[in-house]
Amino acid sequence: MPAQPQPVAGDDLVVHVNGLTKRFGNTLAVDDVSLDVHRSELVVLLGLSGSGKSTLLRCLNGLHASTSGVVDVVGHRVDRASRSELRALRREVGFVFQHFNLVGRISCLENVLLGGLGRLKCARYGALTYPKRMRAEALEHLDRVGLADLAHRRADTLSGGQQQRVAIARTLMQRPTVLLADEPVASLDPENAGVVMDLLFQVCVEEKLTILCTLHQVDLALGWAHRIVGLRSGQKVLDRSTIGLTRDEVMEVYQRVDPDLTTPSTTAVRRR
Ligand SMILES: Nc1ncnc2c1ncn2[C@@H]1O[C@H](COP(=O)(O)OP(=O)(O)OP(=O)(O)O)[C@@H](O)[C@H]1O
Repeated sequence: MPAQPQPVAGDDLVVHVNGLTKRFGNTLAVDDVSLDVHRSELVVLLGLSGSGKSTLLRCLNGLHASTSGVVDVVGHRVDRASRSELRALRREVGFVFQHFNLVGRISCLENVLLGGLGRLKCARYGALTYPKRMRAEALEHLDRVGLADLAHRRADTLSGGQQQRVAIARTLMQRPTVLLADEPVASLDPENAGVVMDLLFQVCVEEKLTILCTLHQVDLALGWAHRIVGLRSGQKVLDRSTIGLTRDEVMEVYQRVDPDLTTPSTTAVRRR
């Protein structure tokens, strides 16, 4: 049996990273980064392409093995976890991808049910083969993301924004403690990007989920994140609450104050 997760220092500390370094051959992707993230906190990682955002996220759920440093997520020491410990960790850590990763030929409901597979002993084929209580739970999650009426539609007939909302419902079905989102709005138009960020913010606050999300849109980060972490060449160069943080201060992560550098959002509205 995998070891039971132990609380990390402080009850609501969910992610603790200390001196994390990740190299790919000669490339230093993440350079001595330390970061603590608490329960119900939405942290956005910003930085130029290649600054190490995705690599940092992937080190948090063991998709990339770290080169050195401590990575503690929900009490699991990811940096030295065995395969069975990584499996246990991944049940608690949901991942939302840029391209949604839904199974296109099956219904939205069945896609959401896939998020609960970790709780079952064997694979299921078809929504009706899942226990009734799980189908009810999956429908609740679809309702939560505003798509209950599309539960029985094939996933590949939905728009990009709708598919990302189904992907979020699937992750909620997993009942995670931490949600990692790698550019979840990069394939969406500004309006849908705002809808998805709003949803992530809601589940963060209402479900007390800890969310780390990479973005390229400074305005969305300022609008929805509790905190912004900026990376440059793998190093952490900014770590600030968004309260009182200005756009120009964030743009320093990119080493220039140039509004054309990032994709502007017409719908970003500061929520707090
Ligand atoms: N699997 C890999 N093998 C080799 N090098 C890699 C690998 N993954 C990432 N890198 C390198 O690590 C560095 C950081 O990449 P990463 O994808 O983390 O950046 P990023 O900030 O997420 O970029 P983007 O915003 O374009 O997604 C880059 O130089 C990249 O080429």
